[in-house]
Parts: sequence; structure tokens; C-alpha cells
Amino acid sequence: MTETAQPPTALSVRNISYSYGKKPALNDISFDLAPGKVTALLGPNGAGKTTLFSLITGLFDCREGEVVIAGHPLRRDRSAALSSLGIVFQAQTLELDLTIDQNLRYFAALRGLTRLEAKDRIDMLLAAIGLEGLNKTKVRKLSGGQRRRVEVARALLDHPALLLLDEPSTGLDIATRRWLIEHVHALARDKGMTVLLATHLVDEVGDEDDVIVLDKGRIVAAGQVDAIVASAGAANLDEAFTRMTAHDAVSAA
Ligand SMILES: Nc1ncnc2c1ncn2[C@@H]1O[C@H](COP(=O)(O)OP(=O)(O)OP(=O)(O)O)[C@@H](O)[C@H]1O
Repeated sequence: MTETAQPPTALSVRNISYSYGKKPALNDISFDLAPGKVTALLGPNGAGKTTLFSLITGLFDCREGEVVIAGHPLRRDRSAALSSLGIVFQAQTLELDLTIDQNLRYFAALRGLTRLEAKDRIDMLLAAIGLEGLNKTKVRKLSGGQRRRVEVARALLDHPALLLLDEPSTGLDIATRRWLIEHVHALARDKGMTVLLATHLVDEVGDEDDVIVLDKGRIVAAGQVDAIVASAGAANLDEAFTRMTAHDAVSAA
């Protein structure tokens, strides 16, 4: 045995299927995320993105298939698996009547950071998200965009191996949306973070990103942007995505 073994991939999803009652939502989904990259999980409304995130985060029990986070199987090693991921949910999840500091310190304590570690990390992250010095401000007083920035900081508190974002720009103004997408790409590029970004907005996908196109609970394409565009015979990702997912209108006609 040598000490040069590669670290495990931040997220491996193996043969996941899921149904709501008799209604199938995901069908035999498998992928591994490339380390230090943003992978966009691109799918139209109802494709199954949120269901997949609910399985990866352990909110739903994964009865068929397996989720492995940073080498820890979610089913058998739940706390180690979940401690390796940071998440920004689609819906706002901060406690409005607490300050930024209180929100973040509470979460840091849950994640096992000491008070001193939490303070240093919070100050550093608030500076990184452009909210330096606002520690004592109540979240209720922040704009929607500022709240989303705080949620990004919270997701990064204990250096997760994997960052998940579920349609994070929902409801944000254009400037915050741009900041968010650039910040997430910088985390992958500069800090080597592995990111899974669920979105239905093609313009949030960078040229260098990996893409998984999900439609009606199935992966219909996966790979780098160029390869997906070429395989669809399209001029760009927008056109490729539309071609791959626009069959409803045709079949319904
Ligand atoms: N609680 C539920 N009960 C029954 N069906 C559900 C439930 N939640 C989702 N579904 C169905 O499962 C499928 C996948 O939904 P899901 O919310 O995962 O898709 P999505 O890609 O996240 O969509 P959106 O972009 O609209 O959030 C859809 O057909 C949806 O109607």
C-alpha cells in the first residue's frame, strides 16, 4: 500500500430510483462527480432535481440504489456522509429573528466547530461574501440576496468536500444571481471544491463545467458542455437542452 491513493470522489450516486407512491420520479440514476469542478444538474421543472437532492441529503430514504459522499455510504455511515456536505436549499432556511452571527454560530456548533474556530471562520466567510461587519445584524433586516449569501457562508463553515445548491438563484435579483454563480465557480476553481448545482437556467452553466441533463427522472446526457452540444447536433447548450427536453410539446400536440 502506498500513501498516494486518490481521495474518494465527493459524490457517487449508484442506480438510484425513487417513486412517490406509484408515480416514478427518478429512474436508475448513476453518476460520479469530477473533483474540483462544478457539475450542473440541468433539468426542466419536474425533472426530479429536488427529489435527487432530497435523497443525497438524507431527507428521503434511499430504498433503491446508493449514495456515497466522500467515501461514506449514506445508508451505513450517515453522520460521516452528511458531515462532508454543505447545502444551499431552494427555499430560505435562516432563522429571521436571529443575527447573522447567531445563525452561523448555531450551525457551527452543530457541526462541531469550537467557538474560536467558528468566530474566525465566520469573520472570514462574511468578508468573502461581502457582508463584513454585519455579524450583529438580524437576518430579517437583510435583503433576499444578502440572506442567500449568508446561506452560502453557512454551507461552507466546516470546509465540506461537496457543496450542493438546489436552484439557488430562485427569486434573486440579477446582480446577486451573477455574484452567486461566479462565487460558486471560484470555489471550485480556486479552492478545489466539488459542486453540484441544480438549475433549469442554462446561462448558469460555465463553459468548463460538467453537465448532467435530467428529464422525466432519467439522465438523458452527461459530460462536458462541448460534448453535450456536439452530441445533440446543436449550436449551443441552450439549444441542446431544449432539444433534449422539449419532447412534451411535440408528443402532446
Ligand atoms: N411530494 C410529492 N408527491 C408526489 N409527487 C411529487 C412530490 N414531489 C415531487 N413530485 C413529482 O416528482 C417529479 C419530480 O419532481 P421534483 O420536484 O423532484 O422535480 P424538479 O426537477 O426539482 O422540479 P422543479 O424545478 O419544478 O423544482 C415531478 O413529476 C413531481 O410532480
